[in-house]
Amino acid sequence: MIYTCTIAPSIDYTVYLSDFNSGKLNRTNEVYYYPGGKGINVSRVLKRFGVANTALGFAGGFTGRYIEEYLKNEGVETDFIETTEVTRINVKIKSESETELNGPGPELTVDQLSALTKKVRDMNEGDWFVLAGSLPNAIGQNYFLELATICQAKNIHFVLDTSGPMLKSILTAPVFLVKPNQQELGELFGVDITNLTDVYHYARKLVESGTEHVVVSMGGEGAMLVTKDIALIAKAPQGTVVNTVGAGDSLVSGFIASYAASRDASQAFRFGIASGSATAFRSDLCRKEDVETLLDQIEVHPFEEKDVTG
Ligand SMILES: Nc1ncnc2c1ncn2[C@@H]1O[C@H](COP(=O)(O)OP(=O)(O)OP(=O)(O)O)[C@@H](O)[C@H]1O
Ligand SMILES: O=P(O)(O)OC[C@@]1(O)O[C@H](CO)[C@@H](O)[C@@H]1O
Repeated sequence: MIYTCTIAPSIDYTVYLSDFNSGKLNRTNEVYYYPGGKGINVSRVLKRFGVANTALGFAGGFTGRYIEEYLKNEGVETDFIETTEVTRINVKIKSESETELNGPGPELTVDQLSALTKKVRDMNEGDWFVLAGSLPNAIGQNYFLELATICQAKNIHFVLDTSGPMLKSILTAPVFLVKPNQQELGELFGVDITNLTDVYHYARKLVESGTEHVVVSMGGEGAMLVTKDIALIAKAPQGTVVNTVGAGDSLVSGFIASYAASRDASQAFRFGIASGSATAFRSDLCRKEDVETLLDQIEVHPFEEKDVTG
C-alpha cells in the first residue's frame, strides 16, 4: 500500500485574473477550491493513475472536512488525524505571474504525533510512505527522524519531498526518493546552483550520503535523476503553462506509480517528468491520458559532466 502524509494540508483557493494589482481591489471570476498540500496532491494523482493509496496527515474544522469529502469523492482513501485547529487555506493567484500565500501548518500535540507514529509502525514491509510538504519546525527533527528510522527497519520505501532545515536533518536517514527542486537543492548545501554540473554534483552528494534516488526538478527545464549507478537528464515537453502548483508533486506521483509497476528508475523518471508537465499544462492536477500524450516527447539521456563543461 502507498501512504502519503501531509502534515499541513490546505484548501488551495485558486483564482485566475488577467491583471493582478497588489494593494488594489481585484475582482476574480474564475475560482477553484482544490484540496491541497503536497502529499494530498501525490495521492490525487496516484488515484488518477489507477494506483490505490491512503492519504494520512492532520486535518480539522470546516476546511478539513471539505478536503476529506473531496478526496473521498475522488476515490482517495483518507485516514487523517483530527485537529481542533481549522486547516489552512492557501491562496494561489494566477495572473501574468503566479503569486502564492501559504498559511502556517497546525500546532500538533504529543498525542496527535504519536497517533501518526503508530500508523507508520502498523505499515507493512514493501509499503510506501511519502512525506511531503512543509514540516513545522516546532515538531522537532527527531520526530521525523524517528518516522524515517521506522521505515528503514520495516523496509518501507520512504519518499521525502520537503524543504528547509528539516529536509537536511531527515536526509541523514536512508531515503528511497527525494525530490528537491534546483533552488531547494542549493538551500540544502548553502549554495546557489546555476548550472547542470552543480545540480549533478550536489545530487551526487545526496546519493553518497545514502539517498537511493535523487530527482532534481528544474521547472520548465526538466529534471535530473541521480542514483549510485546512473545519472539521467531529460528536458520538459513544450506546452502552454496554465498552473504549475502541484507539478513537483505530480512528478513524484508519476515516478512512484511507474517504479512500483516496473522497478525501472529510468522509466519512472520519464513518466514522472511527463506527469509534472501534464499538471503544469492544466488548471488542476494531471490525468493519465494527459501524461500518456506527452510521453513520446520526453527523451531521457545519460548525463555526463563533459556535456556541459565542454
Ligand atoms: N513551465 C513548465 N513547462 C513544462 N513543464 C514544467 C514546467 N514547470 C514544471 N514542469 C514540470 O514539472 C516538473 C516539476 O516542476 P518544478 O521543478 O517546478 O517542481 P516544484 O518546484 O517542486 O513544484 P511545486 O512545488 O509547485 O509542486 C518539472 O520537472 C517539469 O517536468
Ligand atoms: O506550504 P507547503 O506545505 O510547503 O506547500 C503547500 C502547497 O503550496 O504545496 C502544494 C503544491 O506543491 C499546494 O497544493 C499547497 O498549497
